[in-house]
Amino acid sequence: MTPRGADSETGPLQTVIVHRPGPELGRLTPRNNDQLLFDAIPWVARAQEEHDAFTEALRARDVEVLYLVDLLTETLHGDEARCQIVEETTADLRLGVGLRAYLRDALADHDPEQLAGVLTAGVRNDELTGMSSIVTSLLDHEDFLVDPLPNLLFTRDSSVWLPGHVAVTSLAMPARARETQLTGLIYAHHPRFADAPRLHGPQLEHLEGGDVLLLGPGVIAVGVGERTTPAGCERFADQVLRRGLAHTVLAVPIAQDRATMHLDTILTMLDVDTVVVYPNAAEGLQAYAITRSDDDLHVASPRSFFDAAADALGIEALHRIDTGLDPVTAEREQWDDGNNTLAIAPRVAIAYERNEQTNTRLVDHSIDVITIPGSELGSGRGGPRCMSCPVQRVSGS
Ligand SMILES: NC(=[NH2+])NCCC[C@H](N)C(=O)O
Repeated sequence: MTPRGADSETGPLQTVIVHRPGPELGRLTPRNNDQLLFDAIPWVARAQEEHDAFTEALRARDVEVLYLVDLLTETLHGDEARCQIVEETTADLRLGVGLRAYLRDALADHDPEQLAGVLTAGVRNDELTGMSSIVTSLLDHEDFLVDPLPNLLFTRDSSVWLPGHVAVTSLAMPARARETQLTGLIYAHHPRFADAPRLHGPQLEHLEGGDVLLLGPGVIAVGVGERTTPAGCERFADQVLRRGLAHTVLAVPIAQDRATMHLDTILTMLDVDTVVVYPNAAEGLQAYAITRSDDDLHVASPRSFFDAAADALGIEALHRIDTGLDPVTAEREQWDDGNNTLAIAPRVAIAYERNEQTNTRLVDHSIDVITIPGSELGSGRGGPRCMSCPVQRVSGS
């Protein structure tokens, strides 16, 4: 049965897709970590333990946890899906004709588990056996022929579930572009999702899931900054408004910095009318309300995000709980994803334990905070919200 999707950030979470970090994290070196969007070289075994604590916390609250690699492997049992992903993976122009033909044949012979391993962990030039060419000779031995995907950990970004629909996103950074080949494949071919109507798409204007916040039924905020472009926001707004999946989309400009790469690094929802927010960014936060008028998009003048959100949601006020106690603590804890909480029900949220000041404030505001370790996971600059793609939430909260 097709999942019913989600229409809020806080409706009780029923099903979520995550990715337990694996060999792809072991590909990170001090020479490639910047390009692969990690700020340090994580200790893989400890990152896995931390991730297991995250999924335990979810299961303890009766959330169904689906692993992306399991879904991918199941998908790869189908011949059509396998052919499609082999074509897409080997289309990279770096390979050239001879190597492409060789890899295509080699990958087509892999069983689904092996192929899923290659698609996530990649292939280094010096791992290739049985073939050498001018391309393999001239490339460095540690160059990747198929790039590893360490950021698969952040399943939030490569797809977004809306009411009854799933949007496959279009990731802005080259290091992440292949992730949506995998999510697109799963949603197109896995029997569990095969009839879910799909929106957006990897070849379209950039849109990342970390920028998409389902503020409440009918109201979606979209951060526009380093990752989601103005055109990506426009396309997405047009799609969701036209299909009646929302009545208002709030376009929210955010600074194009690594610290604020997505809207969910600045704020996340804890309840139907409450957010945790980075105060240093909250003050000037603006929103352009986009609605549908006849067959066109109507864009209102920018105003305070909090006022625009409260109006669109039809509530008196969107309450704020600020990160940290002072500007420096707030800046440190925002950097460590103190704002990036995952609500699993209204006023129940998973957060990294290291953000002590912010978590204390949340508890003071009667939020049930479930803490998890994140010393290694956090080196990729993502928190509990980034590491989860809610597939189904109870509607209407
Ligand atoms: N939704 C999020 N905030 N995701 C965080 C993604 C972090 C990842 N290393 C990147 O740079 O893309």
